[in-house]
Amino acid sequence: MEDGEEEYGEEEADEESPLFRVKTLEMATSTMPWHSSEYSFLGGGGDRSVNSWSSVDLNEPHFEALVHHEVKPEELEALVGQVQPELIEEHLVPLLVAPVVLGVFHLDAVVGQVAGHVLQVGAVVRLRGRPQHALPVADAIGSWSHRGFEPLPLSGREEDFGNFCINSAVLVTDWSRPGMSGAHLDEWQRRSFDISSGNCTPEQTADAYRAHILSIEYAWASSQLSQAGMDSLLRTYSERYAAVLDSDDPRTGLNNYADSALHLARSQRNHSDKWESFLTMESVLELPCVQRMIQAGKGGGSSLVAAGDVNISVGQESRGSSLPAAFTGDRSDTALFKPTVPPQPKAEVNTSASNPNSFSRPPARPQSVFTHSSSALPQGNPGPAGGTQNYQSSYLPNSNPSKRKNFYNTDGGDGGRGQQGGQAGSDPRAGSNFKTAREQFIVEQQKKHSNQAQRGQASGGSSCEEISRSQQAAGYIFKICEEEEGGSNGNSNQEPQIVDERLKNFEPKIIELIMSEIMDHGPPVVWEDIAGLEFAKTTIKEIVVWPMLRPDIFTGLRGPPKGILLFGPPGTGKTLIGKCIACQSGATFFSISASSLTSKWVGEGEKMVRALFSIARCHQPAVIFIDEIDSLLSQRTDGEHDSSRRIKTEFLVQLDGATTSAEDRILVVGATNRPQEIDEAARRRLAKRLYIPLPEGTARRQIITNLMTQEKNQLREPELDSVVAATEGFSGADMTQLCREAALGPIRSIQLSDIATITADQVRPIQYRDFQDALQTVRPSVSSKDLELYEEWNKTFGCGR
Ligand SMILES: Nc1ncnc2c1ncn2[C@@H]1O[C@H](COP(=O)(O)OP(=O)(O)OP(=O)(O)O)[C@@H](O)[C@H]1O
Repeated sequence: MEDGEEEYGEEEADEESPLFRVKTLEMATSTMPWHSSEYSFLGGGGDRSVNSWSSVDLNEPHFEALVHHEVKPEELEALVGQVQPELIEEHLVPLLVAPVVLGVFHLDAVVGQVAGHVLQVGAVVRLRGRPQHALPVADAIGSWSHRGFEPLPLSGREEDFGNFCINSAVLVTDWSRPGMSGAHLDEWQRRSFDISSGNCTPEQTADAYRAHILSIEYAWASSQLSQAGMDSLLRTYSERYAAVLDSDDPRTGLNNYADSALHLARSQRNHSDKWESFLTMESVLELPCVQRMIQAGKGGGSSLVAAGDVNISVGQESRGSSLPAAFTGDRSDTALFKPTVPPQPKAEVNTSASNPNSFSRPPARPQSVFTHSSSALPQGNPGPAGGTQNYQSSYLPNSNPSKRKNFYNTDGGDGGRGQQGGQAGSDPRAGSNFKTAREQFIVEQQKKHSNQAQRGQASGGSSCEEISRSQQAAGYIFKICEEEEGGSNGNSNQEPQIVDERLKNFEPKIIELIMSEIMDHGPPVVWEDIAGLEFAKTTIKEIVVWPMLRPDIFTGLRGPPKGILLFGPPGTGKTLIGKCIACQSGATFFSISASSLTSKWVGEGEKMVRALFSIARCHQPAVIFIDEIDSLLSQRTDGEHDSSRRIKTEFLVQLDGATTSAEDRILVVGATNRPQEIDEAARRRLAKRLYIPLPEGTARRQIITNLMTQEKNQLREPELDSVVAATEGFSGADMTQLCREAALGPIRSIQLSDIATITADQVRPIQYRDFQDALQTVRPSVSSKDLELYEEWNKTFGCGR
């Protein structure tokens, strides 16, 4: 550093050098009658020394004025008039296009159209130890924004300036003069120029911002930009980019979230449109129960069938009807669908207690449909037998918005709930395990913040008040409460709206999509489910799970990494580990395959990524598991498809957001079978890289034992030993496949003629010979050559032993 400074300090201005010419130009503009003002970066002292090669006094009024001050259009015109075009053309351009990131970064901030001229204003700066660069004084001209200039915010950039000696000259380039062609512009400048010209479509603007973000990433990865500088610039450009994406104004914004993603959902709905019910108007009218209702109606009776009874009556009566069994409501095997008690408040919910397959609930809480049932369990940490999510999913919100509204307000045991209980039976989805993502989302929020509501409930407050108190405390406002309170005014068709500052820019549908497809609702996984991998498990417990459970003591240096990478051969338990981390740390688990971002949600990938991280932020602590992360973060190539580059950039931006924010408790777990393809910048962010190798003998034995305990088997210890020995080189998934294959052995030995009549008890146990047969067909899926690659990469970049 010092060397560089000295070198430049001693440099003489050479008449032929660009610097000299810049200086000349600066002198030419120095007579501008601008007001002077303070420019905080240029106060001198500290790092910001003035190099001796410059003959320009930074305290001269013209410089300071350019830096900060209101410039009237006529003054600018005068400035433009004074700039000598030959100087601009011949001397300034080569300097300005110096391919240096910092110089380039800020150019967009100073290109703007003023009084018919496209101007670019910058200061020449000298980076210590590096060649000189053009750094436009973007902040300085913040006050020009109303003239069409885009200023950069001042905050957060001091660090960058601290690394520079800001010196010498102010450059003013009039790009609109003849001869100033695009040939002089590098890519960054051209984009900046386009954006600020005001001629771009929102799509082009968004693309340009994305490209800027990518360049920033590049610059940082190649150490041309400090971490602080990158943070600041990324923040700036992400915000601008987001503003374009989110703006409703068709002239300036896209606001096309999830268009194509939702196309998928729409197509699915179309499938169901084609479904035809066996119930025709005629056949319904023939039903005895309907006939009775018609008769009753004709008889002038005011009460036909109580709303809550409709389902029961129709279902029961129709058993004897001529309709096919599948449509007669005869669902003796699905007790959840069929109220077994007369319609009373919560009849349906209580019914589920009689279903051996559903979880029983404490009788003292008959009203706890969602919030309280889940909050009664340890939040987010269901444990081996927990099944919190399954538990919830046995009790369902109503799909109809108005009923759903009722459902969500069903919380305090009041009369309103009784209504819901009666109505649930009439909803075709009631009792099924289906929940829309938004419903799930609301449930999750209620779950997370239900303690307060419970307290309120105990004191006998109204359900709606309690919900709103707890949810507002969490930053959520459920408009449904308002609706219910003013419910008499109708408007019952309105969807419940979730207002959260962090999600307000996302379409509810994209949130729904993420909640339903990416948020994982599978069964919990415990460490014992994962055979072997002791080192990885211990490390993860130590650096991730405990800190997530006890953020209060794992602070500062002990803080958890925000990104970890699990790499190794396929089928070795990486996904299992990701799930286990989430379960054991009480975190919400989001699981997405990177390749689906590029294939499934074509064109929407980066929006999905943004929404995913935002939702994760609302569900903290959260674990975002990204399978096949290599396809997202592979080395960047020139021929790379634009959309995948955009997704990658967005992901890195989000990852940085998650990693730089101390409050965020979001862990990104990447999994890959091709670690060598992950690029350097991404690798650096996934700070802890753990090798997940093939299972050793003991682990293979454990996998077999675990799986066999669920089946009838006669496998003796020595036989088990020989199976373990014969499966050297098998992955965990291969072992599972082997056991599946062996489990089919007893079935295959049944005579074809007996297959229809044999009872489960009569099927013989799995034996050693079944494994021997299975070993003939199931082969290891990982080659020894691949293994060498993993070991090699582990030695170079892995954090294991
Ligand atoms: N260590 C293990 N212990 C128990 N089961 C395992 C283990 N490893 C793999 N399995 C079995 O293999 C299946 C696949 O594992 P998992 O999806 O976690 O592998 P992965 O490493 O993520 O694979 P991929 O890289 O192909 O995504 C699991 O569902 C489980 O049945």
